[in-house]
Amino acid sequence: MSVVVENISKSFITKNDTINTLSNINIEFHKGEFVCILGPSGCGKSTLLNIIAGLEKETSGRVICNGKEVKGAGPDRVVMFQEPALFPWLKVIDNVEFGMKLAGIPKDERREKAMKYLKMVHLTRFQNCYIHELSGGMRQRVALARALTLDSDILLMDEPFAALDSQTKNILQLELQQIWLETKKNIIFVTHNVEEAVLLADRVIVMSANPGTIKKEFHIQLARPRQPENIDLAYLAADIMKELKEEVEKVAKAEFDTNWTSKKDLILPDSDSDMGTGI
Ligand SMILES: Nc1ncnc2c1ncn2[C@@H]1O[C@H](COP(=O)(O)OP(=O)(O)OP(=O)(O)O)[C@@H](O)[C@H]1O
Repeated sequence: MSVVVENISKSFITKNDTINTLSNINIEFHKGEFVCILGPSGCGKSTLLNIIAGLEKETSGRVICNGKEVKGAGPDRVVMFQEPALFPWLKVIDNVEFGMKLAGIPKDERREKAMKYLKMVHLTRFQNCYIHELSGGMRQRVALARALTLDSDILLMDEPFAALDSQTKNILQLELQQIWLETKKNIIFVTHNVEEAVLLADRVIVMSANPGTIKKEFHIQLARPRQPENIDLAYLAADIMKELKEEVEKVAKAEFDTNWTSKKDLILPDSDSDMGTGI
């Protein structure tokens, strides 16, 4: 087992209020497992990921990573965010090598590894381009290649494809499945999107909000690589939607005017099952 989240609670103290964001979260993430964390907007998904990454301090509880308590960020946990944090003044290849350079890896070794992962994300042709010459999907693939070069067992991904159009998103979801099959990293992936979660995950953890707790877990044992049009995935997505709908409505009621009632297309958008962005 590689990551254990033990009784994590988190409150943010602001000028006017205390926000109880997470309450008694317990999860075990197993070595090589692909887990999606799904929940309505504001339920604390990113906060939980940031605590696992060591970027945010828990109020109580602890995270154990490969037997050691997490006290801060570490090379065993690489994080990828929605916006790829790339350097515009560096070429693609230099962006991919950047983390390895900081880690003091010799130039030849760096180049060899960077090329290996650029190949994995199908971008070798663009190695000498600058970031502004790439599309959003290509930029995210550069960020993924850079994350992979660091050889961490654990990859933490916070809605990495949320800003992309649906066709690009589908391509990257298929690429990520392939990369996961090749590398067998432990991926912890935060998303709003039910279809994305069932496509990618071995296990989907559904959270409820106010405060964030674990509501239910779904194990997905369908063969890979999975295709978005797979009918079994659609049935699973429908089951998970049912769990989420209640949570999304709860959050919406807390955030909207008192006369708000749910409409089908708000809670269950047809296009991409993106829970939460509509509220
Ligand atoms: N630094 C902070 N200070 C105060 N409150 C915060 C801070 N970070 C997060 N919160 C609050 O904690 C709650 C959970 O936020 P978080 O971003 O973790 O949720 P989320 O489920 O990832 O949301 P989304 O899906 O919309 O990104 C929100 O109410 C948010 O306002």
